[in-house]
Amino acid sequence: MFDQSAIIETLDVQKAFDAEEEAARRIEFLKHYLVRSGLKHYVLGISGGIDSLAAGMLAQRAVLELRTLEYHAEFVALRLPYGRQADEADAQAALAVIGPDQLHTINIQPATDAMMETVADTGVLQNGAPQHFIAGNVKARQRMIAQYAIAGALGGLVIGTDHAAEALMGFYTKFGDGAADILPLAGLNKRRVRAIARHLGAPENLIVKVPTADLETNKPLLPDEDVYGVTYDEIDDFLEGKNIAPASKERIAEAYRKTAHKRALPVTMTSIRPSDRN
Ligand SMILES: Nc1ncnc2c1ncn2[C@@H]1O[C@H](COP(=O)(O)OP(=O)(O)OC[C@H]2O[C@@H]([n+]3cccc(C(=O)O)c3)[C@H](O)[C@@H]2O)[C@@H](O)[C@H]1O
Ligand SMILES: Nc1ncnc2c1ncn2[C@@H]1O[C@H](COP(=O)(O)OP(=O)(O)OP(=O)(O)O)[C@@H](O)[C@H]1O
Ligand SMILES: [Mg+2]
Repeated sequence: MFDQSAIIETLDVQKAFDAEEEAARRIEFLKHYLVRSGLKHYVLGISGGIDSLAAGMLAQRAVLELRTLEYHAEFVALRLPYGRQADEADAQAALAVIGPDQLHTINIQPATDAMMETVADTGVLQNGAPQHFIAGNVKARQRMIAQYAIAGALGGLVIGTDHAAEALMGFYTKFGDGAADILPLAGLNKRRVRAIARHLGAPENLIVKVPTADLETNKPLLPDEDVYGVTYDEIDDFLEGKNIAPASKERIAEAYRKTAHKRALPVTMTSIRPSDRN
């Protein structure tokens, strides 16, 4: 059954929202968990989009505050382009605002292309397989590999940028950008992510920028909303418990149902409900 209130509760979207309070609460969370882990680095890819800008700003604030408490933590920003990306200038502007302690660039193109060529050798990409879409998920997973390699080398935690709007739609690559150690934006819809970034002083052009996964080489900067068939405003309204157009609600219901497996641990004989066992 598709129950709006139950989904809002599951995705932990709060009724009340105050950007200043939420930013502070999430910075505290990042500080607390890093100290508790005993590690000293947060690692995150900065794309040029608003989610990684907001998460990066929260993380950099968190480590700066920890350093005033004599806990020598650092935020490590990663640029992870596939070759040269169309909105590189936005990524550079985001980095300028965040001011990360460390910045490293890893071009994911050679690893992605090598993997796709080897997969193509099996023959499975013939007969109309959506090659650019499949390669897009490989890109997201190469970014995950790069972030975990850096986190492993430095002794750090990987930050993920998943939030309630993306979680609702299951709009991320399973074990790609969906893989992370900590999610400081969890429970926020998109407009609340933007509000937190605005509160922290992000530039307005990046705050209102059209969200894009930018994964398919043949469709650079493809807006997420074109894929969803619903707008972020509708998704955000839904997550705030408001009524939206029935057709939009239907699309959301379908996406939520189809992507249930992404919000759960891998299925086992005991985790699956008896009614789903066929
Ligand atoms: N019922 C089920 N139970 C358990 N597992 C199931 C399953 N159905 C599929 N699966 C598994 O899941 C796989 C499909 O999931 P997945 O590999 O994620 O692939 P998929 O969901 O098909 O594609 C990912 C989508 O997320 C978007 N995305 C990705 C990355 C970043 C962003 C962004 O906003 O930045 C957006 C991307 O544009 C695309 O539309 C299948 O190949 C299969 O292995
Ligand atoms: N080119 C890239 N370089 C570095 N990290 C990237 C890149 N593309 C994606 N990522 C990582 O994957 C995450 C998921 O991408 P996603 O598009 O959902 O977020 P975003 O780009 O930060 O914001 P928006 O959704 O508004 O485009 C990003 O937040 C970022 O951490
Ligand atoms: Mg993006």
